[in-house]
Amino acid sequence: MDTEAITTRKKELRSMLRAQRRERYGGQDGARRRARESQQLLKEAEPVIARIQALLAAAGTEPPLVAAYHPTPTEADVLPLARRLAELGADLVFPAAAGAERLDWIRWDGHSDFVASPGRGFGMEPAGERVGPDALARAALVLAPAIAVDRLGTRIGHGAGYYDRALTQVRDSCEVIAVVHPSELLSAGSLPREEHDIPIPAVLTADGLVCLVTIDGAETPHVPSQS
Ligand SMILES: Nc1nc2c(c(=O)[nH]1)N(C=O)[C@@H](CNc1ccc(C(=O)N[C@@H](CCC(=O)O)C(=O)O)cc1)CN2
Ligand SMILES: Nc1ncnc2c1ncn2[C@@H]1O[C@H](COP(=O)(O)OP(=O)(O)OP(=O)(O)O)[C@@H](O)[C@H]1O
Repeated sequence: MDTEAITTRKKELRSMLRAQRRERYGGQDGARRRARESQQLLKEAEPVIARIQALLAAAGTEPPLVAAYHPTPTEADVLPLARRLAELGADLVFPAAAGAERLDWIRWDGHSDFVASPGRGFGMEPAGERVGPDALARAALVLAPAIAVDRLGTRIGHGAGYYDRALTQVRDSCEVIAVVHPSELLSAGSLPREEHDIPIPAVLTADGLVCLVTIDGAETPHVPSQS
């Protein structure tokens, strides 16, 4: 596929996946399903919590920096996990608008209220201190939003490239985990991959934490669809 065809395909996939998300997680029934799944998601995140606890226990080190985000009403609810990690002593940062291309990051203490972000389409953000666009270079864990991820680690987001750019900064030791609904972990090769799309090594859903075998390279090889 050439770049133009990939862009068109990504647009189609985004609108399909957003419609599926609204269908399943919109309205009162959807909100109840999401609330149930957020508790399961927290349970399934136990290995993630344990790793942060181990980093906290390592003598003489700074508290690990964890990037999370304030989920929209239909995104998988990562807040209970973010709260838990903050309570344990991790430093939490959430994305904030900083321009058309880059994100800034704002500290969250684990209990303060969120305010509407001035960035169009950004939803809510903490009212705390901004720590600068390079924060992810110090992160031990990034919990990344996505519209979907396939089993080769190809991620699709809202189409601004914010996370693709931000993830170029992380260290090799940083754990990067996309958080999505169970139905948004797609079969290998379902999503097109461009050169700038950074493969995601792990996905957390209410069904579990899945570590993926990611394949680096400009484009996803053709893998026959499993469905
Ligand atoms: N909960 C949550 N917070 C997040 C993200 C996310 O995916 N989820 N983001 C992940 O990156 C960033 C915000 N992402 C954004 C992505 C696109 C646009 C944007 O300009 N949207 C267009 C419409 C796009 C469309 O619907 O086609 C617009 O508002 O004009 C704004 C913010 C940071 N915070
Ligand atoms: N590292 C990068 N440097 C420069 N431009 C980039 C980079 N990553 C992505 N982009 C640009 O951002 C735009 C959106 O990319 P893409 O469609 O992959 O977004 P997405 O992954 O869905 O969104 P997001 O990362 O915000 O969740 C593309 O035009 C792409 O060229």
